[in-house]
Amino acid sequence: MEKTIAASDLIINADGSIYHLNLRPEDIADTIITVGDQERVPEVSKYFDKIELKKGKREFITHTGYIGKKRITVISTGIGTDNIDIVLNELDALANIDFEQRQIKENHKTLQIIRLGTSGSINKDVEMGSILASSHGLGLDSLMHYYERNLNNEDKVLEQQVKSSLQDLGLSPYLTSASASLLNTLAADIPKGITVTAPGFYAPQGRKVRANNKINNLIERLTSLNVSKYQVTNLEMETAGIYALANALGHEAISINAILASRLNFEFAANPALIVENMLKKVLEKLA
Ligand SMILES: O=P(O)(O)O[C@H]1O[C@H](CO)[C@@H](O)[C@H]1O
Ligand SMILES: O=c1cc[nH]c(=O)[nH]1
Repeated sequence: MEKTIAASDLIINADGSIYHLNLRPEDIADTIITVGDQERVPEVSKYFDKIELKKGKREFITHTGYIGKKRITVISTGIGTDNIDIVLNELDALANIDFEQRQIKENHKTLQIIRLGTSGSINKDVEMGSILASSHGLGLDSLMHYYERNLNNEDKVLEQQVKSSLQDLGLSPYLTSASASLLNTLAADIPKGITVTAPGFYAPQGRKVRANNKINNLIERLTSLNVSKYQVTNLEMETAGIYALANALGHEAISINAILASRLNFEFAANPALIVENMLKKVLEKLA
């Protein structure tokens, strides 16, 4: 018999919804788009032919609907991998736990998780205004220090390479690859690179405003990382957590990034909404 999950561990609200996301199991589709910004949720669902559900709590706004016959959920995660911990675990619970029995269901459901995010380039070949798919997520945050990892052989080797290269900075990075099938179906014609997920926007991404940075050459250290045949291309704040937790929970994940900044040229886009809109249209056309 499956173990019953304690009321303190799996928190179900009085209406049968999960604690933070405020969603019931039937509210989510198997294909899930995540965005950081709550305001990007309607920017995605405006392309749905029909919206069947709008719910939310805190920064987690959800719309579920259809493009043609395909049922899709779009949900905002807010900023950072601490929120990704909540969103991925709660989405997985909605898909794979029987809320009545508080037990893991016999048949595992694999979700397709597609992040449509924004990011800054740290690679001369990745221009501001372009779109990039994350071949891997390289996390500089500590989320995956708390979970067991189950990596394929290539990811193990790559993770070890970056771990040894960044050890002197006191960092213990984790690395996970994207879903190969989602890369094929959604990103065959999109340039790819390793996305670095930082635990902050300013010093953790090598920005300097007023506080003094401890690591003055962070961007150079990241771009000069030797990760076999792959190149480190961009910085943001969620991808590595999504890839690593999706992998730990048996889901497929891909992250596609609208590049809003060129950190090497010290530039930020004057028209971020347009760049994001291009990305949304391109990916949603493929999903439909
Ligand atoms: O545009 P979103 O999806 O929020 O992504 C990026 O933008 C935020 C920082 O401005 C971080 O969440 C970062 O990952
Ligand atoms: O430079 C950037 C741009 C968007 N989001 C980030 O986290 N960093």
